[in-house]
Amino acid sequence: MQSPASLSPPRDLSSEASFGAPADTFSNVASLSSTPPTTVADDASLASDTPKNDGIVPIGSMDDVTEPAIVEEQSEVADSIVITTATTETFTISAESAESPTVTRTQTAESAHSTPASERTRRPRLSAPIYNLARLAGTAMHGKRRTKGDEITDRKRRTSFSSTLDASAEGNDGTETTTKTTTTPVKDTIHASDSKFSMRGTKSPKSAVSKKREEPSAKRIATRASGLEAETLAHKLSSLGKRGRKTFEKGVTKMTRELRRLQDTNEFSGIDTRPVLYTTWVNGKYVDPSAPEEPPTKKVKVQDDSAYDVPEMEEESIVEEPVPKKRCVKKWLDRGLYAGQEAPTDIFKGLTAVEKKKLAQFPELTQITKVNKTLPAPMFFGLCMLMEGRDFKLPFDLCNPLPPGQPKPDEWRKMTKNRFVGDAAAYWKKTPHFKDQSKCVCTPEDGCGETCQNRIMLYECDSTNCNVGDNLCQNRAFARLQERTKAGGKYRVGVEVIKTSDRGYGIRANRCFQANQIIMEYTGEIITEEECDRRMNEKYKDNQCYYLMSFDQNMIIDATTGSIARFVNHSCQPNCRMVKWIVSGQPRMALFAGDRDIMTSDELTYDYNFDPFSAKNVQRCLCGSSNCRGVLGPKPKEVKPPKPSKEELAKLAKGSKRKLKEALGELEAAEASTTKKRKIKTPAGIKALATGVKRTTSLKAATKGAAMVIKRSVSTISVSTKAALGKKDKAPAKKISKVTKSKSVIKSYGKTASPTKVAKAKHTTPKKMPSAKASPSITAATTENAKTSKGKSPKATTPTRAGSRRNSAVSSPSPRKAIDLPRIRLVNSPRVA
Ligand SMILES: C[S@@+](CC[C@H](N)C(=O)[O-])C[C@H]1O[C@@H](n2cnc3c(N)ncnc32)[C@H](O)[C@@H]1O
Repeated sequence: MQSPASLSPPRDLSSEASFGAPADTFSNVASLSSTPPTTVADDASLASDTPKNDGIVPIGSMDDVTEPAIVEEQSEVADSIVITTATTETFTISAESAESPTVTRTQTAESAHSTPASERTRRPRLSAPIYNLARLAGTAMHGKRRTKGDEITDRKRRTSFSSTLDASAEGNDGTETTTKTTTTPVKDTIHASDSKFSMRGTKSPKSAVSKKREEPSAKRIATRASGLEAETLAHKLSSLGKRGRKTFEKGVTKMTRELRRLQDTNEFSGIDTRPVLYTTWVNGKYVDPSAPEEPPTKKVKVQDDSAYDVPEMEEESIVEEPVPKKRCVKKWLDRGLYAGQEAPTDIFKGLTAVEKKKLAQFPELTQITKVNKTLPAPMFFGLCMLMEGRDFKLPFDLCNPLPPGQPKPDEWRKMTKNRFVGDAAAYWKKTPHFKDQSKCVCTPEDGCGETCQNRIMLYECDSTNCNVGDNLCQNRAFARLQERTKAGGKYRVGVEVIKTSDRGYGIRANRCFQANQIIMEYTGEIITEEECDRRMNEKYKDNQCYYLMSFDQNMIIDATTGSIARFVNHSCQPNCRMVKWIVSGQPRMALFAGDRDIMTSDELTYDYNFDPFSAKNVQRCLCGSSNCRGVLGPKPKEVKPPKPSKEELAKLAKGSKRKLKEALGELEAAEASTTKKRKIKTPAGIKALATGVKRTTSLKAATKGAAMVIKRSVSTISVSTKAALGKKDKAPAKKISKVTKSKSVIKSYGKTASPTKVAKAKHTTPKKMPSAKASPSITAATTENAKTSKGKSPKATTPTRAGSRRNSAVSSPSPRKAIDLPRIRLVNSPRVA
């Protein structure tokens, strides 16, 4: 009897059967199957008459097997035939085993040892795998074993409990077996256990065998020869359930040797030896290989590789060396390509009839007669483009700034807006013409052109005094300048500092400017005369150059901290003019282009009108123009303009008091020009000097008591020669001279402690009505010892702020040299008060 303890739990048994079997278990099984032998040993094995199941250990009693366990094991059977086999083996208990009640495969082997040695070593029985593997391998039809007397029925029978047990009972000669034959088929057992598993569809081995028996024995044909598609192992596996597959795979691991044999076959490996059909798809379309070839298109010809074979080879052979990148230097043109070209007298010349007809429709184009100096646009070829109405691009850059690295002036603090310092603001507000406002009466057609009263009186139009509006008004130069330079950039600014060879620093244009166009504003600190005096004596006493310009209302612009305009040099044939305007009630000074257009790279100059009230203060001019006066002196006398008629005066009186006053001032200046006698008086002090303007003529006499005359003065004061400051013994210290001159008031600053002279001059130049084109007259008091042009004294070098001095080879009767004395330049324009 088998002790219950000998029965391991079904699962354990099952597990043990599955994993504890020797590795050759399946080999043996396979040999029992119809797998063709591949070795001699197998042949011998196959030749043995002893059926494989002879070696099966006698089955033990199944009485003790609890029904649930059986059912469970049968459930496994339903899932996997391999499990069935294991279960069968599990419950195969030999007689010896009964005596030594241990139910393991090991003991089964021991039992085998107890059998006669002649007996073949019993191997564990496996039923279902044999069958399945044979079929799965596609070799079930080979049937070699059958030809050698192997009984298929036996093998098939082993797939059930009954058959297995029966076979064990029958075949077990040497062992006593307590066998309880389980006659109930697996299928029935499962049904009895009310298991969810269904054996429906599973072929009963018995029925299969009987079916085979019923079938007429057909001639066996090799699988390959028959042309039937061998079922692959994978195919078989795929037909199993999930659990079955798992279990089967476990079993497969035990069947390594047999599987190795099977792996030799293509069927097992899943290699499909059928020819593979390849299809060709081009651009998403199926290409029928049987279809006739289409004639080659041009594209195909282009893609012919042969044409590019050589270049490709060459490319490969070329070793690319890193080429050092050349720095792209931007090339600037100095002048416009078409600048300066004269417009043709006959603009229709050379045009076709059609073009002439078309051009006639554009009268504005036919009136091109001016020389194109400013805009370098193509004039004549551009005509066609203009007629066509096409836009065109200029073929070069208009801006030509200097390369970086230019010498820059030091000790210059830039300031782009005027700033009232000290009492200057309050002083300015007290002046009568601060409240004086002009109002233009222009029409939109006029656009505040030449006839605009504001323009004539040097008032800039704005929203408060313009009758036209911002869009059409052309008298807003300062506003336009601000718009232009606000964004910055060299072109918008348009000017830059240069270092001249003989005149210190200067200013050049790096772009073109149209005639009368505003270029830049002269800005600085607006100071009173007292402040100017204090600075000269204290702050600038060691300076080589002063940048002081008489401005308005006896005030002075100190451009020591100021705009770049302070570097503009003098020329006797200037291309610019410095003009003072009233903008929003404030006086402002700006440099405007002259009557000629200014080209890129031109140096900007204006006439200082530097009037050396004393021949001793003359400084040599180095402007180099053809009409150079030789010295930084005043302009030559101008022709006296006719007196304004009463009607004109009345008309001006309607405009504003200021206009009238200025007109009268002009008149008085014209009258005063007749008196050319220069008087030099000693001023009371430097304040009197800075004031610089003394009413010398009765305005009543000139204008029948209408108004006083104010000489609007614009003065630049440049005091140089630091050395002069140290030679007090030679130079009269702080000499102030007042010279009465026919042209303007001249002030002279010396370095002596007490001023001695104040040069005073009357305006001799009959002042025309102020206009944007009017440049201020310039008078100057220069160094006392400056040599006149007639003198034979050697060149005197005046040191500049930058350390270089210009030759001052101006002959002078004075023994003093220009280097010893400061220079004072006053740029004066008539001023009405
Ligand atoms: C207001 S500064 C102009 C800037 C000055 N060149 C500088 O380097 O600062 C005026 C001085 O420039 C020099 N200068 C200007 N124009 C000149 C000219 N045409 N000939 C000789 N010297 C001139 C004179 O020394 C003059 O006193």
